Amino acid sequence: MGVYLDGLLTELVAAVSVVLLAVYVRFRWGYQYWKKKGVSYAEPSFPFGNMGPSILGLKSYGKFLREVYEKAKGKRFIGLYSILRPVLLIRDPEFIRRILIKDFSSFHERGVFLDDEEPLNRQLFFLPSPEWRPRRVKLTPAFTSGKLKGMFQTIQECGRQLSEAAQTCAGRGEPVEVRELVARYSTDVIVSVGFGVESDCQRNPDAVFRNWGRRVFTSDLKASFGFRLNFISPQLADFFRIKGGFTEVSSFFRKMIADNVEYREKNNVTKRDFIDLLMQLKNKGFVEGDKLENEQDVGKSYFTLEDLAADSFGFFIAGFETSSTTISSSLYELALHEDIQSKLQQEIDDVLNRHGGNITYDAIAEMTYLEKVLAETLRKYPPLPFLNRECTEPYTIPDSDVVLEKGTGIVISLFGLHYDPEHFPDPERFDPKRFSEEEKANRHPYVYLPFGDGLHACIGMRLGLLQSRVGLVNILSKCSVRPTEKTTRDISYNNRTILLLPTKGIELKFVKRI
Ligand code: HEM
Repeated sequence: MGVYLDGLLTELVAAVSVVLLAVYVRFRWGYQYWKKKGVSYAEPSFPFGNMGPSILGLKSYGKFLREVYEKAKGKRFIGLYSILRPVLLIRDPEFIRRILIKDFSSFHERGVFLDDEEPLNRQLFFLPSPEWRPRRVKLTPAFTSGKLKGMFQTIQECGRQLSEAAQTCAGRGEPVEVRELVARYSTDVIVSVGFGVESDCQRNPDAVFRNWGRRVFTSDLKASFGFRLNFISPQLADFFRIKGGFTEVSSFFRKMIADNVEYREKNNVTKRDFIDLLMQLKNKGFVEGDKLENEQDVGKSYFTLEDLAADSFGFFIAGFETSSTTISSSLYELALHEDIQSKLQQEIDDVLNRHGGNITYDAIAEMTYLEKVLAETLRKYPPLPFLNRECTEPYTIPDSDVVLEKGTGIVISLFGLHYDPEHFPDPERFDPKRFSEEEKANRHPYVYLPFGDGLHACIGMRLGLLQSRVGLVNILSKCSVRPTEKTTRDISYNNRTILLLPTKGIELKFVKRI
C-alpha cells in the first residue's frame, strides 16, 4: 500500500511539474512578443506581466501607467504585458490623435470586460461596438446644452444647499472633510437629474443613495479586485467571471428605476430629467427634438426597461464620483493658492452682480476664469487617469514597420501626459493660466484629454462641468476656503480603485465672506 501511494505521489508531483513547466515555457515564449516585433518594452515578470502591483491592489493603475510613461521618455510607445496579453502604451500625441479620431475604425472597442450576467453592466461605457454604436446615437441628444439648461434649476437647488452647508461649517468655525461634503452634493445632483428623485444626502448624511454610492466605489476586496481586472486584464476577468462590483447594488437600483418608471407611466408624469429622456427612448424610440424623430426606422431599436436601468445606473456611477472629486480637488488647490481663489471670487462677484445676484445658467457660462481653474484641476487630477482602446484589425503604426494585431490592448496615460514637463512645464504647479488661449495654441491638443476624445469621449462632459461649476460658485460666492494644520500637502491615491481617488479625506475650513 505504502509503495503504491509513494508511486502515486511521485506521478502526481511529476505531472504537476510538467504542467508548471509548460505554463512557464508558454509565458517565457509569450514575453518575447514585443521583442520579436522590435518594440521597446518594460520587462515583464511571471505570472502577471507588468501588471502585478496593480492587479494585486499594491499600486494604483493610474499611477503605475504614469510611471511607465515617464520611464519611456523619448519613445513614441512602449510595450507592456497584462498577464500574457500584449498592451501598447502610447506617448506620442499625434499617434493618440490617430487612434482616437482618424483611425478610430481600427480601435473602436474600449477593450474592457463586460460581465453580461449582470444586467446593470450593459451600459454605454462597457458595451461592445455593435451594441454601443446605436445606443450612443440614441443617448447623445439627452446631453445637449438645451437639455442641460432645462435641468439647471434642479442642479442649482442642490448648489444652494451646498452653499448653506458651507456657511454653516464656516459659522461653527470647524474644519470640514470636503470630499464627503461635496460627494453628498454631487449625489443629490445626479440622483435628481438622473432619476427625478430627491436623494436628500446633504440634509441626511446617512441617506440611502449616499450609502449605495459609497458601496459602489469602496466595495469589498473581491468586488474591487474584479472591477480592476475588467480594465487591466479583461481576458482574465472573463475567464474567472469575477463579479465586478455592481452586483450588490444591482437589485436596489433596478427596483428603484422600475418602480419610478411604472409610477410615471401610470400617472402620466413628465419631468425634465434623464429618466424622462430614457423613457422616451423606451416608448417612442427617440428623444423629442432629436432629428431621429423624423426618421422612419426609429421604432426598430426601442430601449427596454433593462437598457434604461443600465444606462441610468451608468450615469450615476460615471457622474457622481468624477464630478465630486473634481470639485473637492479644486477646493483643495484654491485653499492652497489664495491669489487664484481671490481672482476667481472677483470674477464670480462681477458676473453675479451683472445678473442681479442670481446664479443662472447664463451667468455661469460667462465665468471664463472658473473654466480655466477647472481645466487646470482636471489636468492635475484627471478622475479617470487613462483611456483604453483595443486594436480591432491589423494596423501598421504610422512611420514605422510595426503591425499591431487584432486584440492588442491600447492604453493612453492621461496622468502621464498631464504631468509631462515637455507639455506642461513645472507640472506640479497649479496654474490656470496654462489654459489661456495663447498657451493652449502652443500645445498639441492631444496632450490634455480629461474627457477622452472621439466617438467614445465622455458623453456627460457638459453635465460634469456644469455641476462642478455650480458647486464651486455656490460655495465661493459666500465663503472662502482655507487649509488647516491637518490639510495634506501630498495626496496619495487609493490602490484598489480604477478612478484616481485620494486615499484619505481632504480637511479644509470655510470662512464666511463679508
Ligand atoms: C468631471 C466629470 C467627468 C469626467 C472627468 C469624465 C471622464 C470620462 C472619461 C475620461 C471617459 C472615457 C472617454 C474615452 O474613452 O475617450 C468617460 C466616458 C464616459 N462618461 Fe464621463 N466623465 C465625467 C462625468 C460624466 C458624467 C456626469 C456622466 C453621465 C451622466 C458621464 C458618463 C460617461 C459615459 C456614459 C462614458 C462612456 C462613453 C462611451 O464610451 O460612449 N461622465 N468619462
